[in-house]
Amino acid sequence: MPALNLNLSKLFNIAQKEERLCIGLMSGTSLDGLDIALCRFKGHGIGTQFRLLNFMTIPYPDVFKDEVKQVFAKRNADLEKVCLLNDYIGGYHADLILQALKQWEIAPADVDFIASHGQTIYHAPQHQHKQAGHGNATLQIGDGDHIAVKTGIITISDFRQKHVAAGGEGAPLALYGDVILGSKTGKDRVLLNIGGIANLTYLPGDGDLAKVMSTDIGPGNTLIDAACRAYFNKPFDEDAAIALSGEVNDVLLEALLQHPFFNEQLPKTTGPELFNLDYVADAQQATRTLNINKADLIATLSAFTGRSIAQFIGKNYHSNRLKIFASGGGARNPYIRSYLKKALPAAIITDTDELGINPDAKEAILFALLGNEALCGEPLNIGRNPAILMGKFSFPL
Ligand SMILES: Nc1ncnc2c1ncn2[C@@H]1O[C@H](COP(=O)(O)OP(=O)(O)OP(=O)(O)O)[C@@H](O)[C@H]1O
Ligand SMILES: CC(=O)N[C@H]1[C@@H]2OC[C@@H](O2)[C@@H](O)[C@@H]1O[C@H](C)C(=O)O
Repeated sequence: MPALNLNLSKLFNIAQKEERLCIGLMSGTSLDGLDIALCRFKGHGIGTQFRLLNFMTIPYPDVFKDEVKQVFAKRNADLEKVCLLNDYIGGYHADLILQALKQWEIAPADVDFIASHGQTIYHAPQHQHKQAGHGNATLQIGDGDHIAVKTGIITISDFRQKHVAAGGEGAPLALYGDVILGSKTGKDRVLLNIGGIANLTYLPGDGDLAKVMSTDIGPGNTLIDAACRAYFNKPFDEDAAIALSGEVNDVLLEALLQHPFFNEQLPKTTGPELFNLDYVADAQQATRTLNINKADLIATLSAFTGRSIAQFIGKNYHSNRLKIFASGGGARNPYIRSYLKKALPAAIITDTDELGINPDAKEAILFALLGNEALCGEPLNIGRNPAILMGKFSFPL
């Protein structure tokens, strides 16, 4: 009998199963916590049947956030810290998964696989770093082997590298899931995620996968959060209380909208490496608005998010009664929400709830789905994106 790594036969059996129980993990650019989605999948590709069985976000303690922030989106980071955090985050995420499973009364042995995004610590598309001889690059840490060994569950991780290797920017990956979970023949749809960064997927009503477009748009909550931390000692502007108490400074708003990123070719990606408080300070300096009051600054940054999203959708998708399905924490920000409603009066704006996708869980579900595809899917040709299956396999033993 030929020798066989038992992990491979286990993997083969999972891929052959009628249904798979799995966990999708997302730790986003907002660094608010770990999103854990327990999902069941039947089949793969366009015919995938999916159920979200349970979901929780476990907030990160400040001490963890402070550690990650030492290296997050920093050009001059301490390499030793990066090395330590790669292992630490893997082990820490494993602990949080075990905690969630205990609460849900699910035995780890019953989970077929974990699909982990990890923590992006640097995102460097070529159009942003502009270094000759270097292409697109992105780095997520929180190693999958640590998750697999600690939980005893096969783990699929590091999804973005394949996208870069195959010619993409490593993001957005949402479209691969949006096409499977969100397409509906006869209706043009936009799936808009407002996380730290805002991105969207356009799904044409004629179901033509060649016309699907997915791209980052610009800042979501990242600048609002950073300014709330810096000036109000708050992690975010809950229910837009601060923005609603301030007034938009139009001169500053126009200056913020001038970055060449907004005119880059689609699809494109970005992150807090570009949209950060230095970017805001430069725009304030140039417009002599450094002294505006801080509530006006938060209102202006909230309007910046609303305006850049509305401009993008208005320019690219004219279809009357376009339906926009929002998700991500920014979808709960009433200032951004009403800004979009006013700026896009012909569009219908609702939440991904209507598609049966919990808006807070959407990205964690996406990675679970990408894991399911990695196990038993086939590469799909979607828009200008590489037709690939993504993710690396880690085994407990
Ligand atoms: N009630 C609320 N009012 C205003 N803002 C909110 C509210 N709830 C959440 N948010 C915003 O949503 C953010 C978290 O969003 P989310 O979890 O979607 O981000 P993420 O997944 O880290 O981002 P990304 O998708 O860019 O990686 C918070 O930091 C906050 O700015
Ligand atoms: C490099 C990276 O982590 N990018 C994230 C980030 O958060 C939102 C936006 O920027 C998006 O491009 C991406 O995440 C989602 C899940 C995606 O790939 O679709």
